[in-house]
Order: sequence, then structure tokens, then C-alpha cells
Amino acid sequence: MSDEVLMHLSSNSNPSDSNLPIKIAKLEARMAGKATSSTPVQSTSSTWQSSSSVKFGRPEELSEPSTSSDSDNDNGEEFLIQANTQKRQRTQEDESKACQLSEACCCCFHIFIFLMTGTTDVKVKIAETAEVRLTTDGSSKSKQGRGRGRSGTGRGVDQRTMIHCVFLAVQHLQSTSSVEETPLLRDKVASLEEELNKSRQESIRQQQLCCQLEKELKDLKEHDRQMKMKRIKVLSDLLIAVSKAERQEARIKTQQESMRLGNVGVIRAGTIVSETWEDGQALKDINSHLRFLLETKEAIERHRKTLRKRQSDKGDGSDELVISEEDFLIQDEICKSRLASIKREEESSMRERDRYEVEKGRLIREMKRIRDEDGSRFNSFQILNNRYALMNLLGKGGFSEVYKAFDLVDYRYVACKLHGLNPQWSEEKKKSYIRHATREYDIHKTLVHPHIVRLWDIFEIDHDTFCTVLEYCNGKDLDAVLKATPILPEREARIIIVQIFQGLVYLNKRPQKIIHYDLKPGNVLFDEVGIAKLTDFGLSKIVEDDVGSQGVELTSQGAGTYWYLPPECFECSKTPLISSKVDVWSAGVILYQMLFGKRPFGHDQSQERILREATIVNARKVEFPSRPAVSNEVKELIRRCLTYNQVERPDVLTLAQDPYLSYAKK
Ligand SMILES: Nc1ncnc2c1ncn2[C@@H]1O[C@H](COP(=O)(O)OP(=O)(O)OP(=O)(O)O)[C@@H](O)[C@H]1O
Repeated sequence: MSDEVLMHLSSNSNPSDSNLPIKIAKLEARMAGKATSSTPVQSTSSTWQSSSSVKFGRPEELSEPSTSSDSDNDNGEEFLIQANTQKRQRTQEDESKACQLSEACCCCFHIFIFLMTGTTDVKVKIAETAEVRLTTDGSSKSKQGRGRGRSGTGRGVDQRTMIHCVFLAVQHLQSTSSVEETPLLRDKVASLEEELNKSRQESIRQQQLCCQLEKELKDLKEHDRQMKMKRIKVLSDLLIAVSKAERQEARIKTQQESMRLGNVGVIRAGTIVSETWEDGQALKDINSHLRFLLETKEAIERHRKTLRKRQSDKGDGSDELVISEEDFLIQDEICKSRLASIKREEESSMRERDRYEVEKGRLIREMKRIRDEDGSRFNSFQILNNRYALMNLLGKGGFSEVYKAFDLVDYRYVACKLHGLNPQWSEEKKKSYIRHATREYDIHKTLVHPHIVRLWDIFEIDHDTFCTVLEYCNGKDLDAVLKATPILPEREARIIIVQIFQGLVYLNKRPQKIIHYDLKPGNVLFDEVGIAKLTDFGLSKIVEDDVGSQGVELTSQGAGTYWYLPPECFECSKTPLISSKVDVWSAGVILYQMLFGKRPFGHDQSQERILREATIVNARKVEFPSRPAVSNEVKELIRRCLTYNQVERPDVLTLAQDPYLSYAKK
């Protein structure tokens, strides 16, 4: 089939051809015996358009076209119109068929070219041809579509049209392929088949390779898993060995220390058994030496008295033991010198005894720790959550045990805080505890700052126990530091309070400010290089934005450690409103304690007595001891922190501006 033919068919079949009505009109006129020249195109068109409203005669009359040429005859005209209309319908049907055929041919041609050349724009043409057909013949397709209950202009028609075109094209190809085309096509098919075979083989090869790789991957994963298990085993064995050695060393040391410093003894009084402390040899020795010095001192004082008496009696001559003035002076000087020497010895022994007392305190804490460790259900080096290898107990709090542990995933030491719910507790109490701990976790997990202990993880161990995983702080806590050395040099105290305030500033610059509420030396930890970090957010309060400067309601009144809490926390008449100024007061107490070795208010009082005697409620003014001498700047800072009236006391951000807390060069 030539292009020309196709073009011809295509152009003839185009229903949008504007000359078509004229051609039809001419044809109709000729058939009706009318001169084409005398019939305006427009009038023919309007007659055709109004044909539906025309009254028709009998059907047999309709089939008999009139031969009359009289254009003025109405009946004849009616028949003429009917005949023309029927003809036009037939012509339209013919045109439509021609159109379809033309499109099919067009499609066939494009598909044929595509098959022969593989040119993609021809493929596009096929699609376009189908598309044109769809749009030009849209109404009839639409009707067909509706007849089948589907949208006539949808994709389905498009595809159906395409398939139809391809079908026609193939039919056409089958019918029109010339003898010369067949070998060409056969070659093409053969080469395509060859390619297909090759592709199939390649696909099989790739599949085999894929299987092989999958197997290798599986083996590698298994190997990796085994290696990981081995690594964990080796690592945990090592950790256990180290922990065991540390435990043994700690127990041996404690035994030796307790010989020197003392031990816990048991006293029975009837059926009541109580524990008491018995000093060790070193303390006994130092105490007896101090007693000896005291006795010596008293003896010397007695001797001096006698000398004075003998010297004063010399006038009456009654006593033979009267001494001369010079002898008296010499003897007295000997006594004074001896007393001074005893005093020095006494002071040194007292210092030594204080040191022993500190060591004794440490020993008692260590003994308690060992006892807690021995009694703990987590003391057998368990691996928690397949990740945290427990080592030794660091300490025990009110409701928790803190273990040093090793994180087998991130390869670092951590502190695992095991929160145990007492099985005897009521469900209500358990719920309250979990709520409290969850709150602490929710607050703490968002805090990322060098002066705040990080909270890494939380997980449940069993129904009554869960664990929080904290950054491990290798150093002591400030409480232990102050027990070992109750007074710190001002320089050391300053750098600690600066770090505490840096942590507090961070808590107060967040979108949701946080009041720590439980700042005390035990909640300031040190890492191995001595960086101070705040911990324990169990009593913390979140300050919502809308509370403004008034503060938040203190709903947990009674909690906390009273030495470190400001007067507003003891307000009884109404629910106190608190703010970050609570932490400012606590920081002031800590700073005072570091400098003077005691707390400014109620140092020797128990918690219960502080409450009963309203010690803090009456803590209106802070007094400074004369020794050790400290700078006026630090005294002023403490005064500001311990401002009695909450309204007048500066908040964290204001106080952090104090020049004493800045190391920037002026
Ligand atoms: N992140 C940590 N790194 C190292 N030691 C820690 C860490 N957290 C706590 N400890 C130590 O574990 C011990 C117990 O801590 P915990 O917070 O349970 O006790 P507490 O604060 O004395 O008690 P409570 O929480 O009931 O007030 C303390 O000696 C503390 O120094």
C-alpha cells in the first residue's frame, strides 16, 4: 500500500473536512435533479438541520424517491428531503467506515514501519493515530461505552482502539506482505529469537549468581553473628574477671581497713539485737595517745601550780622545798615549753584522728555498698537487654540500685540505675512510682549538656523492675568529696559552682524551663577529668510558658532535702508558687558548704527537726564564720543566692551574670 493511497483515504475519511457538507449537498442535489449552482450551501445545510422536524409520509413512499423535478411541489420536496437525509446517513456511515479503515490502514502502515525499522517516532504515530480516531469519533465511542456501562472516553477505549489497530495492522501485514518481505521478517524474527535465548541464558546465569550471593550473604551474616557472640563472650568474660578482681580487692581492703578503723558489732539486749560501731586499732591508738597527752598536760599544769606555791611560800621560811626565783622561772619555762609541745602533738593527733574519721566514714559507706551488693539480685554479672553487662554496684539510693555496666553495643561504660518496685506496695503506690520515674525520664532524656548527666536508655526488666541507663561518671559525687575533705579551697569551690550554674542556665534557656528542685552535693557527679554534672531529675518541675514570672505550683511539698530548700518551699498557708529561684538558693547552700565545711542553716539538725523547728522558715540572714577566710565577692554571691524573700532573690539567668561566675578577662 502506498503512502498516497493512505493519504487519500485518510483525507477522505476525515469527518472534520469542511468541504464534506458541500460535497454531500452537491451529490444530493444531483440525485434530486437540481442544479448545484442554484442551491446555496447554507440553505441546504439548514434544510438538513431541520429534517428532524419535517413530517414524513407513508414508509412505502419513503422508499420511492420522487422523480419530479418541480422544486415548488411541497410533497415532492418532502420526499426529496427524506431521501436526502437517508442518503446522508448512509454516506455518513460509509464515511465512518472509510475513516476506520483509513485509520486502521494508517496504523498498519506505522506498525509495519515500526516492525521493519523499530523507529520509536513511528510507534508514537501509531498511538497518535489511535488517539485522533478516539477524539474525532468520540461521540459514537461514548455511546458504545455507555452501552457497556463504562465511560466512553476512558483509557479502556484508547487501549481497545490500539489493540484493534494492531489487530488490523497484523491482518493487513498477513494479507499484504510481499514475498520479498517474508525472508526479511524471518531474519528479524530469528535474530530476535536468538537475542531472546541469550537473554534467557543471561537471566538464568544472573539468577544463579543471585542465589550464590544470597547464600554468601547468609553465611557472612551467620559468621558475623557468631563473631559477635564470641566478641561479647570474650568481652563479658573479661569484664567479669575485672569485676571479680575489683570485688575481691574491695573486700580485702575493707577487711584491712576495718582492722585499722573499726567494724560493725552486734549488741544484744534481751531479744533486741542492734548494731554498733567498734573502733579499730588505729583509732584506738590515736584516742589513747590523745588521752595520754591530756593526762600529761594535766600533770604539768599541776606541777606548775605546785611550783608557784613553793615560790610564793619562800617568805615565811617554814617550807624546806622553797625554790629560788630563778629556779622557779626556769622550771616554769620548762613546763610552758612542754605544754606547747603537747599542744602541737595534740593538734597533730586531732588532725590524724579527723583523717581517720573521714576514712572511717568512707569505710562505713564501702561496707554498706558491699553489703548491698551481696544482697542484690543483680550481682551475678547479668547482661541486661542483651546489651548492658552489669559489673559492680556503685551505690544504693532510696528505691534504686546503681550498677557500673558496659554497653556491648556502643562499647562504653554506663551507669545502670535499677528501679525496683517493692512487691509489697499497693498497685496505687507502684503506679505513682512509675509515673514519677517516667516523668523523670521524659524530662531527663531531652537534656544534652556537658554539665548534665546524659540519659541514654530506659527499658523494663520485669513487672516490678525497670532500668535507666545513664552516662557513667567515673569520679565521686560532691557529697563524697565533701565527706573526704569538708572544706575546699575557694578556687576549687568557685569552678564547681560555675559549672553548676552553667547547667542551670541551660535548664532555663530551653523552650520549657526546668526547675531541678533537688540540687544537693549528692546530685552533683564528677567524670574522670573532674567535670561536674547535674543528675537526678526525679523531683524536677517543668515551667510552662504561660505561668510567666509567678512560678509553678509546688505539688510535691515535703519532698527534697530540707537543708538545701528555700523558705518558700515550707509555706504552709497556701500551695507555694516556685521558680528557678529554688535552684539559686540550693546552689548558694552548696557553695557555702564547700567553703566552710557546713551548711548555713540547720547543719546539725535532722530533717524532722528542721521541719519541727521551722529552721529554714526562720533563715532570714546568712552568717559567715571568720575562718577560713574567703573573698568578699564570694560572700556577696552567697548573700544574693540566700536572699530570704523569693521576689527579691535573683533568678538563675540573672544570677549567672554575676562577675564571680565569669572567667572572661575584663
Ligand atoms: N551516672 C552515674 N555514674 C556514676 N555513679 C552514679 C551515677 N548515678 C548515680 N551514681 C552513684 O550511685 C549511687 C546511688 O545513686 P542514686 O541516685 O540511686 O542515689 P541517691 O541519689 O543517693 O538516692 P535517691 O535517688 O534515692 O535520692 C550514688 O553513690 C551515686 O554517686
